[in-house]
Formats: sequence, C-alpha cells, structure tokens
Amino acid sequence: MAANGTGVTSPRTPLKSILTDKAKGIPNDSAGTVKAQTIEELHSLQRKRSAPNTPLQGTAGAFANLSEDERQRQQLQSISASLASLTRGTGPKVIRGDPGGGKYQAVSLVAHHHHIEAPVISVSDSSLKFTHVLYNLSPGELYEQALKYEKGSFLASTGALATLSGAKTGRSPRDKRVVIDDTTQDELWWGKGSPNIEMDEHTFMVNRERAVDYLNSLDKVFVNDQFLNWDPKNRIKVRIVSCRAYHSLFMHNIFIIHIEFPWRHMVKLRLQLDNWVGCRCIRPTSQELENFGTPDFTIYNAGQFPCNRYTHYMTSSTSIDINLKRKEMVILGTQYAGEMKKGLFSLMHYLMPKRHILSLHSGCNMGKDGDVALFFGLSGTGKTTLSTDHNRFLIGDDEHCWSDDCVSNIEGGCYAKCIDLSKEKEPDIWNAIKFGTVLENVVFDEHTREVDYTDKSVTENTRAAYPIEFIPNPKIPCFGPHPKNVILLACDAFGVLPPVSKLSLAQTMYHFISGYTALVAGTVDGIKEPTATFSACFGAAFLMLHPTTYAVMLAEKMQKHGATGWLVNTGWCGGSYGSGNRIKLPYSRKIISAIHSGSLLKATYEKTEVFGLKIPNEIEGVPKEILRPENAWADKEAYKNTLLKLAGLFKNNFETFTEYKIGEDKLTEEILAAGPIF
Ligand SMILES: Nc1ncnc2c1ncn2[C@@H]1O[C@H](COP(=O)(O)OP(=O)(O)O)[C@@H](O)[C@H]1O
Ligand SMILES: C=C(OP(=O)(O)O)C(=O)O
Ligand SMILES: [Ca+2]
Ligand SMILES: [Mn+2]
Repeated sequence: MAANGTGVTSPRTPLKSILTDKAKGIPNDSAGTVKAQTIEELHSLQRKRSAPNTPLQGTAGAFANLSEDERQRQQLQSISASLASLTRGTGPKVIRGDPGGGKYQAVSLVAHHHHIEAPVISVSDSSLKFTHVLYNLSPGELYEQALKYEKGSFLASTGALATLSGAKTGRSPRDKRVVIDDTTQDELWWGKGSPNIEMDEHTFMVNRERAVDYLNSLDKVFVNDQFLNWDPKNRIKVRIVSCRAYHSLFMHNIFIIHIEFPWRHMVKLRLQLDNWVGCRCIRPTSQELENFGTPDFTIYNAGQFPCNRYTHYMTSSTSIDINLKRKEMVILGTQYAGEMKKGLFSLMHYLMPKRHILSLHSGCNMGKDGDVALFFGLSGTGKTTLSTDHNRFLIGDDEHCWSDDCVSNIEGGCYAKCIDLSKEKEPDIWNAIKFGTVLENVVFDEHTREVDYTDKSVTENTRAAYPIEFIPNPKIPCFGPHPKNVILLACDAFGVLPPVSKLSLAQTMYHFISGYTALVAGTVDGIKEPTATFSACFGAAFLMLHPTTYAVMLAEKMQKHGATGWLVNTGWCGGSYGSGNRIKLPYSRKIISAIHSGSLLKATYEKTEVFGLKIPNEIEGVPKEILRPENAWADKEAYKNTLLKLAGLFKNNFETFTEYKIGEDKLTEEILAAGPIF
C-alpha cells in the first residue's frame, strides 16, 4: 500500500523510470542501496550488537562456562543486593538497560522475574516498579544519556562533555562524616585538626536508606564497577551507584577500568617505555571485571537529593558519610564529582597503612632513566600541572601508594584545573580535553561551543576529568620504582618562601607535617590578605589516621631509598599577593627539571635566615634575582616583617605536633628543630 502524502491511500500511476548509471554502461553496484526495509531496520543496522562488559573470551576463569544470561543475572542480583533497603530487607527489581527502550531493554526482564529471591516483607509502590540499571556504559553511551536527559550538558567544540555540577562546585569538608564504632574510635584520628567528623551507625543508616530509596525511586541508575590502585597485589574493587551520566563518566575516566588498547597504541607505548616490555599489564582484564562479584566498597551517590536536616548530626542539607565497617559511602546534597574521588582516597588512607603501604596526596612522574619524583601539595599548588611534563612519563596527578615494591597510582585518570588554561602554557592538558573528557562548570560560546577558560562565571574551580591515556606520555601500567625526589609544593601568596630549596630529612618531615600553602581568599574584589592554610601531610582533609602515622612511614621510606626532599614555592615572589607576581610557570618547570636531572643536587647553596632553607646560587634558565626572596623584594623591611609573620604561623600550627614521636628519638628532636628559628 502506498501513501500519497495526505495520509490517504490511493492507486497511483507508476512514475517513469529515470535513466541510471547502468544505462550509461556502468555496472550497478548493489552496495549503493541499503538492505533495510524500514527506517527502524535501517537504524538497527547502524549499531552493531556488542556486549562490551561481557566479552566471552572462552578460556580462563571459573565463570567462563556461564551463559550470557546467567552472567547478567548474577550481575543484576549483585546490584539489587547493593541497593537493598535494609528496613524492608530486599533489593529493588533491577533490570538492565535504558527505560526509554533501545538495545538493552529486552535483555533480562525474564531472567529477572525468576530470580528475585529475597522475600518482599512489605509491599510499597517502590517494590512494584523496576529500577533500570545502566551498567558500566561506554563514554559514547554516557554522552547520549547526559545530552538527552541532563540539563546543562553540552557538547563542547573539542568533543568534551561540558556539564554543571549544580549548586556545589567544590568539596564540602564540613559535611564529611565518618561512623564512630568500637574499632574506629581507637583507630582513627578524631578531634582537633581531624577531618573526621563523627556520626553514629544509626544516623548513617538513616542517610543510607534515604539515598537508596531516592536511587530506587528513579527510573534508572548508573552503576560503575571499577578498581582502585594499579598495584595488582593491593587492588580494591569499588562499585559506584549514581543518578547522573556525568558521575558515571567522571568515575569511568578517573578510576581504573579495563580498556582494550588498540594495537597501534600498544606499539607506541612499547617504544616509549623501556620497562614496558616484559612488564605484566596489570589493567584488570575483561574477565576480572566480568567476575567482579562483591565489591570491596560501595558508593551511593544520591547527590541530587538532600539529607534531612532534622536527622541527628546534620548541619546542612549536604552529607558525605563513610562507614568503614559496612564498607560504604553515602553522598547526599552535593553533585560535585570530586567528593567520590576524594572519598575513595580517604578509604585508601585507611586501608593501605594497615598493609604497611603509605598513601600519598601527590602527583608522580618518571624520567626516561626510571627516576621517579613525587609532588606533594594542597589544592592549587601544582601537582597536576607539574607532574604533567612533556619530557617525562606521567604515573598520576593526585593519589598514590608507596609500598615495599613500588609507587602506584590509585587512579586511572586526572582531574585538572581549567581556570586560565592555555594551549601555549599547558599543551598536554589542553590536548587532553577532547571526546570522552568531562568538563565541569566551564563557560562556552552558545553557538561555536568554544570554551572560555578565563570565565569564572560559574566558579573558579572549573575542571577537566580525563583518562590518563589522554596525556601523550602516560606510564602504563601506572606504577614505578621507589622515588628519588620528594617535592613539596607550596603556593606562598606571602611571597617569602624561596622558589626552591633543598631540605634535610628533618626539614622534609617538618614541612610535610605542616603542609603549608597560602592562597588568596577572594581574587575578585581587589586585594585581599593571603590566608595561610596548614593541612597535615598536604592533605589533612583525606587523612583517616593521625598525621604522624603517615609521617613516620614517609621518613622511613625516604631514608631507606635515599630520596631527597625539596620545597618548591609555586606562589608569589618579589612581594606578597598584590605587590609581587606569581612565579612564572616556565621558571617553576626549569626548577623542577633541574631537580629531576640531578643538576640541582650539585649546586652550591646558601642558608636563609629564620627558616634555615638551603637556596641554590643559580639554576640555568631562572633569573638569579628571584632565587633569593629578599633580593626580589624592593621593600626589605616589609619582607622581614612578612617572613616573621609567616614563621609565627608555622610555629603556632606545629604546636599540636610537638608531643608526638616520629621515628627515632633523634629524628623527633631534629624535626622539632627543623622549623623556623626566630
Ligand atoms: N609557577 C606555577 N607553578 C605551578 N602552577 C602554576 C604556576 N603559575 C600558575 N599556575 C597555575 O596554578 C594551578 C595549579 O593547579 P593544579 O596543578 O591543578 O594543582 P593541584 O593539582 O595541586 O591541585 C594551575 O591552574 C596552573 O596553571
Ligand atoms: C579534586 C581535588 O583535588 P586537587 O585540587 O588537589 O586537584 C579537590 O581537592 O577537590
Ligand atoms: Ca589535581
Ligand atoms: Mn589533588
């Protein structure tokens, strides 16, 4: 039956056939016409059937003989158990795929019906509905979900996914709580200076139920099953249940997933990395991911939904709750993706020291000769920027573990600040912003979709989250030998710390425990006083145990492996914020290069007053006058006063640590003496 365009069918006179190429003697190539009979069929041809997370490789593993249906059934059962409401004693009915239909819908409706084993204790509307699970989707699939369903998601001109994190554009440390129980009461760091605000088990369960009920009330949730830590002996399995494609893609990029490397990429890596050849690839295999089983830790991210402020302990509508015994984390009232990343980092700060492994808030890279450097520093001091170095292999930009064998990245991706990002200054980060990358809270041209990286309209904390492979020279697998240099980064907005100084072990420990940086509070409305921040181990916000636990381990490791400590000021020189200038990135890079090459170790040094820091007399490519801060300041009196002011702040801060013992008695004494003297 033919339609005539008006919707009414009528007999038609056939049109005269048009002369085709065939008539001109060119053979008809049937590839020119599609096989499909309908538009739907045509569309179905476009997408080749695949099961990216269930590659039946046939050989290894106990699960190898499972049918695809059985595999998926077990996966869904496990997800249903994860999402179980503990008061009702049952998990939701989960089904794989998009509620909107599409290729997943048919997968497991039937299988599912047969396999809800837990009894339904009380029936409510929520137990009648299905929760669709979008499990380990690929970037392409997540893009489609985000662009279609999440307001504020756009395709940027580079191919990156621009998105908004909502009302919160940074972490909420005052809303981070940890469950106190018989074990954690003794084990964890509580009280003054600790980031761990206590909460009881019952309140945790209230928030957990709230998050789980919210997630189950949605038509669909995203589930990521991933790994932490590239060291295969100390890998942790995590499950992230979230309500946004943005969160799922963020975690996909930032943590470790299985990626089948295109062969060409492998060859390139082999050529680049001497030690790649013969090195076992420790990315989890498809098989491992398939046999994921029970996660070691689960995050319930219901960030779109607030906590109830009438709930005990709640002081705002945001709560980020960690329960170590239950191996769970609940997020309510914030969609900032960094909470998940840093929440898992806190977990590692608890789990790893128990295994005598030091967890580090640091970037890490490796030279061609295998020399490894760590970059410690608080947010904004340059870990990501300076560890991303065109002449070195990037191991990671933010979170690492130092075991008896190696330094390994906890993550599989980077989270770079984008404010004022430029192609000239940071080409590798610039080029990493492409298809697959999540761009948070940036402003772009409505029409061209070109991002304006100088625009702070949404926030100053604009970010790009990309897999480490997006950097041209990643060290994959992301681990390396024991570090040779330990670089402590401080962005000193007072402008009195030298751009670089060589530290003794005691000084390294003093500055590591102090964890100093000084940023400028409000950069918008004219000049503001720099605010000093002291954050033990350059990341107190993520510590679970007392800072000295980590400090002792760092001292031991540095001693054992002969690592040299350096203090690098990436902040101001020639005056404080307002009168001086931020040290130029190319100079900081020159300084860092001189550390890596070993040339700085051979320089001649002079000791400074008050802080007793050893400053090199010269570094190739760095103006001599900036190396000594007092030379760079025009007003010597102001310099001296500012220096003494900062020294006083250091002294006050260190007071809480003076009663602790770090290593041998001698080292403890030396550390106390390694601070400013005035
Ligand atoms: N001399 C410098 N050294 C390092 N970073 C600098 C310097 N001058 C400006 N910057 C800027 O400071 C920011 C450092 O942030 P980032 O590397 O993300 O820190 P972190 O990873 O430690 O949080 C970047 O935006 C970088 O461009
Ligand atoms: C993600 C963060 O890390 P950093 O700023 O150190 O890169 C953060 O502190 O929220
Ligand atoms: Ca960073
Ligand atoms: Mn960081």
